Amino acid sequence: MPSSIEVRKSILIHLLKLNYRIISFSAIISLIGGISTSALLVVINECIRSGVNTDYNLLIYFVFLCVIASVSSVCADISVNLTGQRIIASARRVLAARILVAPIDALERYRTYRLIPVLTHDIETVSNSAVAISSFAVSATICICGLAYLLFISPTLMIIVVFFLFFSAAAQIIAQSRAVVEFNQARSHEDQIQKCYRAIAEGAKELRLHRKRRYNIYNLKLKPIIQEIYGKQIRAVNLYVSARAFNTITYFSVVGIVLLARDSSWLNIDLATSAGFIIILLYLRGQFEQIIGVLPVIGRAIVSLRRIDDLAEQFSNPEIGISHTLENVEPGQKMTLKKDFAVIELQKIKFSYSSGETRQQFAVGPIDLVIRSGEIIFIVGENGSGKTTLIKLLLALYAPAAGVLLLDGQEVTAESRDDYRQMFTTVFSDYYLFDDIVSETVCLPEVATQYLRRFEIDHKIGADTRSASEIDLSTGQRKRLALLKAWLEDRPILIFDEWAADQDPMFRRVFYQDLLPELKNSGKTVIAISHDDRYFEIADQILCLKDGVLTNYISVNALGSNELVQTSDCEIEPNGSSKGG
Ligand SMILES: Nc1ncnc2c1ncn2[C@@H]1O[C@H](COP(=O)(O)OP(=O)(O)OP(=O)(O)O)[C@@H](O)[C@H]1O
Repeated sequence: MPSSIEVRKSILIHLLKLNYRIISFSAIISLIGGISTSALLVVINECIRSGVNTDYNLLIYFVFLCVIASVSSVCADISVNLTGQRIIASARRVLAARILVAPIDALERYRTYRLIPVLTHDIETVSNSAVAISSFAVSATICICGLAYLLFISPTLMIIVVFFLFFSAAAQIIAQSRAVVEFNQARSHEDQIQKCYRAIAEGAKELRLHRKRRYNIYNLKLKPIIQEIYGKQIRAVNLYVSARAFNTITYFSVVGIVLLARDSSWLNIDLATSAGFIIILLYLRGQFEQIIGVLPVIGRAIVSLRRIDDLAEQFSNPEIGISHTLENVEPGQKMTLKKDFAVIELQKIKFSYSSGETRQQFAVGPIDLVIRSGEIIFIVGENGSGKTTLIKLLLALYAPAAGVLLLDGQEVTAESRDDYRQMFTTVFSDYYLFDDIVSETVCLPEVATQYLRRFEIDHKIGADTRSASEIDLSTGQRKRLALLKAWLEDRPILIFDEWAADQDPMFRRVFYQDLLPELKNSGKTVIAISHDDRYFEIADQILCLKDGVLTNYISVNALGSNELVQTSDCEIEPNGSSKGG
């Protein structure tokens, strides 16, 4: 079986291929359901045509077909729903896997507010269509078989039916294609509404304090989008309703014409034939109604499938050498971590963002940098000077456009990138506190208790606390928990992005003067983006970035001797204080 991550074609085709057995079974069962129901119609019609005497053969057929039709329609419902749900489950797995192994810059480009509606709303819409497709399949089979039987009993009358059916089908196809356009436009607005919902949920505090913004977001953003979605959905459904009304008129016109045709001498149709024809035609109307009723559900599902397909396509190129990590690592199995290193070098590294915007893209480099094991390194610079981008390059989260990254003299290639990253533990400024951080921490009672006390969060977390979202921690306390986790992970390099920014002065001092030197003494390498220049004397290197270029580079000896290694644009005072950032 091919890996769910490797496939690059349309996700739907991929999923259909993965589930072809159950799909074939469902199709056959639906076919049997449709054919047996149609056969039942034939038997009923033949009973009517055969006269008043009871035909026991036909009665046996009738009972047999009743059983087959009922059983197969139940089986069709169950198996089509099962198929649909299996496909949805596969889609969920494939999408999650693709996101987990996609390059970070692809994820950043896609934007979270667009990602979530696809994973929730679109998957749900497709999932809801699964049951509808079952009745669609059975009804479509009955209609095809029923029309074939009508052709058999009266080819002449069938010509009239086909003539009208042509117009009905054309009206339905036009309605369907135009409704899909409306659904598609409504769905595009869903992304915008998601953005607004995020703003009103995450910016709740700010909105309480800003009456005008609150008014604007509600009246100028949310309400127009909601109105737009409402209008598009109504227009789409009205198209179906109009087509349905047209079809009802057309259908009864056919019935009327068949009734009239009965009297026509040149058509030469007997009473039993025309009566049977009309009974079946009326029965088929119910089936056509069923099909028409399902079309809006299918229309919405088509739009959602396109979105799912687009997302899968965006993330169809996984990072090299990382796809297998989702499948090969057994639960609980520890990855092999490189416990130490001597030196990491960045040689003439260059990188630039490549989002679709026309504005000039930010570029970094060329950067030359040497990081030795056991050093404390501070990165300083103005906002937007490229500090976080440099960290992401160092972590090999971004692939450089030029230059090389060397670990102990060996190039970090696409294949070895994931192993290389396992040497780092990070607390970014937009870090995410995973729920299992708490459960993993309380599983290590002796060590954890000691650190929880030291980080002054022991009163918040007990042995019974299972997840980070269960506890009400302040912003600073949450960061301490993230630091604690980074500490306990025991990886050789720790990276902190403005970690101390929201700590109280006491704990900030503890962080710089106690914790970082302690990490260094235990052999760890610490890289910190920091603006706390009063603590820079503990650093072995201070890197200063300006517009994506390293402009200043102070080594520990240089600090000791008050000497800058490279020329300064960054205004780091000889005693170590920086005016950058
Ligand atoms: N995903 C991205 N796509 C395009 N441009 C980006 C992206 N991320 C950052 N940038 C741009 O790159 C520049 C450097 O950003 P970066 O986050 O590296 O700066 P920084 O020095 O860490 O800033 P700060 O001190 O404010 O955190 C900024 O101009 C920013 O707009």
